[in-house]
Amino acid sequence: MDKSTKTPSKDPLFQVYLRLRPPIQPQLAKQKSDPWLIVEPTTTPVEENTKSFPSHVTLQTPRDSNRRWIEQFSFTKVFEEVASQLDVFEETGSIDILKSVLQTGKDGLIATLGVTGSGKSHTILGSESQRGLTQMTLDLLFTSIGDNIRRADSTLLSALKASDVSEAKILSAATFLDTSNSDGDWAEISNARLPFSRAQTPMMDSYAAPDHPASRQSTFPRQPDVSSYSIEVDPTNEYVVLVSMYQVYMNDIKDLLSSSASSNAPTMSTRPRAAQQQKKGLPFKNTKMSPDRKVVAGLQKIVCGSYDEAMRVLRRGLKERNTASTGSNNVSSRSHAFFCIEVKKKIAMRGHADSVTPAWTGGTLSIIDLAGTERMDNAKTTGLTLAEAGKINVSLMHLGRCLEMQSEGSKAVIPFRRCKLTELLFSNSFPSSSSHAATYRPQKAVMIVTADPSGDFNATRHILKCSALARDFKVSRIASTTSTILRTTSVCKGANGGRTSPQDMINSYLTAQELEQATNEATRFAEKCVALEVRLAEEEMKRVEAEAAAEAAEEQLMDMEQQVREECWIEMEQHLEEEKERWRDAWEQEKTQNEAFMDGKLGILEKTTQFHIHEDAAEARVEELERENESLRAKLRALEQELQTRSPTKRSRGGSKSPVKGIILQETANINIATNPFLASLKARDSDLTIRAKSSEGDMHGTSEISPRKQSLRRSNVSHATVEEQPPTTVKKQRKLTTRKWDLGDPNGF
Ligand SMILES: Nc1ncnc2c1ncn2[C@@H]1O[C@H](COP(=O)(O)OP(=O)(O)OP(=O)(O)O)[C@@H](O)[C@H]1O
Repeated sequence: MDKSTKTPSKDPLFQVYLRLRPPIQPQLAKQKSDPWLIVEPTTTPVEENTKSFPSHVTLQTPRDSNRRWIEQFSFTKVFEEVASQLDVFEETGSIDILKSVLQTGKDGLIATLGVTGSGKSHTILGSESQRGLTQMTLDLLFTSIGDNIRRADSTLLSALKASDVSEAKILSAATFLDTSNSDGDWAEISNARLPFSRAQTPMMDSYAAPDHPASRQSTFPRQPDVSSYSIEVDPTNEYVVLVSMYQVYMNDIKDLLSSSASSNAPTMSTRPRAAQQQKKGLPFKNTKMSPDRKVVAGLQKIVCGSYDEAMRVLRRGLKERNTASTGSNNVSSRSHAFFCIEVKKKIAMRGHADSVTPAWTGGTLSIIDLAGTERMDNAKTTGLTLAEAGKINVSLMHLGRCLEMQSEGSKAVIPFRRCKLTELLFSNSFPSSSSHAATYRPQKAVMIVTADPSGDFNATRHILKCSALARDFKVSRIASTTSTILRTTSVCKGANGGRTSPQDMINSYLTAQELEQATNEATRFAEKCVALEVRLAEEEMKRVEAEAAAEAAEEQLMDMEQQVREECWIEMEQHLEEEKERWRDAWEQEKTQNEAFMDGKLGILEKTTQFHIHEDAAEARVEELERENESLRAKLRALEQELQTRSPTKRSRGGSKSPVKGIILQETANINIATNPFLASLKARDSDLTIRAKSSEGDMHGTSEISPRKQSLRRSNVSHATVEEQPPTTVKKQRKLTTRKWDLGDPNGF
């Protein structure tokens, strides 16, 4: 019974290697008589003095009684427990990848994937005595470049900055290490339990030695030795090595070097992890100078001139990485860490006006230590660590799905845009469709899957199932129980001396028949059971996948919702703007109409007012009245003169008694006619007098020239005239005024 067979893809995006972890306590492992992960011996003949590595492993259910379910997984190569760090370095094609980076500028990627505690960090970063892939790669790189390495100076830094496609901040290693050491608390740093200083596998054996610039003596492990390897470089060219590091933590990209460089920041051990979570992630995108390839923009890159400098930078960055103690691993990685080694060489670039400018270009080798999958119940985590584990598991599930699909064939669309991790790992694996990308070559990628054969069966099976290049699934036939029983019975009989009665034989025959039936039944049930178990496992996997798909769909839905909301918002704003515009136009129109209407009204009013002004001609009237006054004054003067000539002794008394004279004196005291109401009334009275005079004249000459207004005035002034002619009270008042006038007045005028 064969099921779920997966054939290997001809050209997978990732070459997948399996590395098995040796048991931490071998004596305990020996007691385990029931291995469930078996490495199939290699069938291809190997040449003498060459190492052979198998490519298949078989996984069978761990319980003896049910050992019927067998799965076979194929990988590019399988490294058994005894494989060394150097074996992994040599046989995973790491040297070839570095060669492509160095010679052709093609990007490379080496990553580890596995259950927590299965040896990912050990493979990438090594142990106290053994170097990992990162150290061996850096050593080989610097050895190969040799004297062609260009040391950092200000000219180089500005040239590198100008030609960097990822908008990076570039520093020399000396500046970076000096700055990050400037907090001066060496004792604290060196004595701190560093994030990479795992209980059993610290990366280097001399953490206590401070990496102060003054102490330049190398204290890093030198084994395994890679000096026998070398990559050919262009001897006429100069090379620059830039190291950058970042982690994907809670689905965000965080620079591991910028915080330590910006330095007086507390070390990882003292900084609250929740606070770090707040830091904004860096973008992974195409930039202006990199239209064909996505890059993490804004990283801090350090120019390293030697292996030791690069190691110091690496150590600084590792301090910033998020780790935590879980139920599965004392110092478990809580983030996916990316170590990027960029090699640049100088090339002549034809710029504007045919000027040739030197620029630095090259490729990047990314070495990635992924966080491990873990079962929540095994991990015994809570709070933030539990949330981290959730994010890790989701991102690894997406990665598993992508790897699974790459082995399903070229037609499958790999859903790598579902999370940051898969985007980072897969984005640059495909040929670019951009028109600028004529020279762009997709990266070379290697995935090293680590597994602990004495660890968790289900978790390991899941990882193998996702990552294997091919899978074969079958249920094996079980041995006949009847034959076993009969064999046992005959053995017992042999022990009784070999004598058998006919009844015994019949009984034996019946028993055998019954037993055979029972056994057949049992076998049938057992097979059914196995089939059900297999189905259950398949369903379980489907459930996990469905959950992942549901989660991805939910995220997609949220994105879509967000997009729809934004579109609606933009549309609404447009409508609002249009409506505002419409209202503004209507308002303007109405305003113009109103103004025109008001102008018209004002025009009419103005015309009317002008008519009245013209009709009444107030000023002209005043002038006319003044003239009349003048003539009256003249008459008065004449009368006074006449009085003076008539009786000089009575002049003073008689003069003051004259009501006319009193009025004239009063008028003289209040010279300002316009502002003085009394004078105004006097004028009115004068005018009345004038009117009367005129009327008397009019009586003589007719009244046809007097306007209706003047006529009304005349009517109203009849009473005034009566008052003026009413002595004696009015006369008394006038007398007072007359006296004052005489004190102040001009004898020649009024
Ligand atoms: N090949 C190996 N040889 C010797 N020891 C190993 C090997 N692989 C792993 N180990 C040991 O197993 C322990 C766990 O390994 P490691 O920390 O590398 O696991 P991990 O997969 O990175 O875990 P996590 O995902 O939690 O970070 C280490 O202490 C290490 O010493």
